[in-house]
Amino acid sequence: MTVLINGKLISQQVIDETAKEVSTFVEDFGLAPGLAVVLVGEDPASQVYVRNKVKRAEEVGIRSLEYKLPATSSQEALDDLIQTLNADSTVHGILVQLPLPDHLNEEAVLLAIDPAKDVDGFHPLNVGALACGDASLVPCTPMGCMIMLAHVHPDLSGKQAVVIGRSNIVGKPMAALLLQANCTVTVVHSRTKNIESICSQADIVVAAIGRPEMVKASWIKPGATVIDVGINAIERDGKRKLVGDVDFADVEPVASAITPVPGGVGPMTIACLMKNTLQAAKNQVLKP
Ligand SMILES: Nc1nc2c(c(=O)[nH]1)N[C@@H](CN(C=O)c1ccc(C(=O)N[C@@H](CCC(=O)O)C(=O)O)cc1)CN2
Ligand SMILES: [Mg+2]
Repeated sequence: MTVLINGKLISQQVIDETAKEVSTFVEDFGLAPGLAVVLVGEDPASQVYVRNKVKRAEEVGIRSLEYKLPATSSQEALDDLIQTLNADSTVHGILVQLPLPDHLNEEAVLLAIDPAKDVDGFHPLNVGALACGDASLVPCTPMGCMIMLAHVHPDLSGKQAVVIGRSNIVGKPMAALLLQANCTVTVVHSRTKNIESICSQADIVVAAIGRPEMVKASWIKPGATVIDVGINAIERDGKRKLVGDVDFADVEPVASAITPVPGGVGPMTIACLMKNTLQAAKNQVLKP
């Protein structure tokens, strides 16, 4: 029987634990952690994610502030907002929803956020800390994947892990976290030769390529654990449907454990953002 790693359930556990810790934080320090969520433009998916982030923040007792900027905003306007939020001691976490409109420089925006408030863990200082095995703020999606993995593998030491995809948001930090957990890690990507044969040797496969249903059963060693980070909207039988980067129907019978899409990694991302906001608030209150 294949274990279905339920992201809805596990994310709710993370939310409940975080809510308890937030209430202790409020008792101890007399203020709630504050999270600023910045959305530029009107991308429909980003609007949904931002709404869910604000909703989850309210649920755990984090004070959230939503900033909506027009799609035509200048780099300077966004930078000004970030500087204001950096200087506001009641704001402990800042996140800028990605992707940004094409005319804005994403790298410069992420660099402008105070690393102590960088609850996405995307600032080069936090990326470097993660590479050194010393991170306090870890990118939310890979953190969520690690929590899900812990449910089926309390000890990952010595496992062969393959990460498919090398993005800064998922692939690279995921590889760093697996390495920190003593896995033997291989990162494969669009230029890798023999992806299928490399993946088929792995105990753990994390798919973060952004290509619908690319990973097939023939890529998976029988009994492997499969984490699907992809969220792709496709049309099938005249209906819009969300699918992952893994062909679930094909792979599920071969794997020992697998995450579904939707209801897998996605909800974990937002739950981990709440964990990071609390962590950032603790860091700032204890080491102002
Ligand atoms: N600043 C950031 N931007 C982006 C991040 C991020 O972590 N920080 N990640 C993604 C978007 N994202 C959160 O921002 C996100 C994506 C998907 C989900 C989710 O719960 N998905 C559901 C399905 C949703 C649907 O029905 O459309 C699921 O998988 O079950 C949460 C968060 C890019 N940008
Ligand atoms: Mg890639």
